[in-house]
Amino acid sequence: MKEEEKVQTQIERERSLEEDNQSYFWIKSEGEQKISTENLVPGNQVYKEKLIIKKGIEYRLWDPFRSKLAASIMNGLENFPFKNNTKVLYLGASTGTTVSHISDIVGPSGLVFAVEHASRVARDFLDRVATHRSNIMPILQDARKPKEYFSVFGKVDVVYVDIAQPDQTKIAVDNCDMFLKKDGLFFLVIKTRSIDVTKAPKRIVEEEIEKLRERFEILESIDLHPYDKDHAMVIAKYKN
Ligand SMILES: C[S@@+](CC[C@H](N)C(=O)[O-])C[C@H]1O[C@@H](n2cnc3c(N)ncnc32)[C@H](O)[C@@H]1O
Repeated sequence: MKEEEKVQTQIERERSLEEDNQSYFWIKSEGEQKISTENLVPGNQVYKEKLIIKKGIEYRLWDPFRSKLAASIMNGLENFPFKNNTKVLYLGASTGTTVSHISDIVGPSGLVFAVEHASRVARDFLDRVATHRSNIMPILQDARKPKEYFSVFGKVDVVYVDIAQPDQTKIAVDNCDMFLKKDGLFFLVIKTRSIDVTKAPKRIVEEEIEKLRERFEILESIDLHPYDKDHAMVIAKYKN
């Protein structure tokens, strides 16, 4: 393809992405509709996910059994604020499965500040994910100490929290207070067994939601079954 044609194709693709506000893609694979993101680093796999090339573009299948954000989409998530250019603060990056797909979506002009405190996990995340993707800013820190994330600048559009700690709702709110812009969206993964094994999971989710009501407008609460047992995703809008 000539250089001029390549540029034209790129412009047309960007325009159609903008019009559709499309940030993840449905792809038929093995007879089923699955979700995928366009690979920001073609040829690079993060967790042995399947790569599919369609019309010269490479997509990475996004496994809902490995990512709770993908599980939320499969279970009907309505609010999806991640798109080209979005700035995200992500707590609990782990080895980067979900972060890598968000990195695909926000693209080269977006940014993911990814916080992880376990150094062994963080090393793996750096080697396999962050070093290949310039839109990820890894932060090896405890999410309880947001004042010590020296590389985060300005406010972010989305705060995503998946740290599976009993006090994670408080940690999450403290992070939102420091970094989330007004009307920004907040994604909270609730692992009910990490909070209290003796209570019914539904009740725990309700209690965690109650803690948010004063400062957030609750938009959705999604049960992640069958992809994750006893997990819910709560999506809320920051009112402050
Ligand atoms: C359930 S895993 C996250 C999975 C990841 N979000 C994904 O979808 O690929 C939880 C992660 O949170 C990290 N974590 C737990 N407490 C933390 C804290 N206080 N600060 C930063 N990270 C923490 C753990 O080390 C672990 O890697």
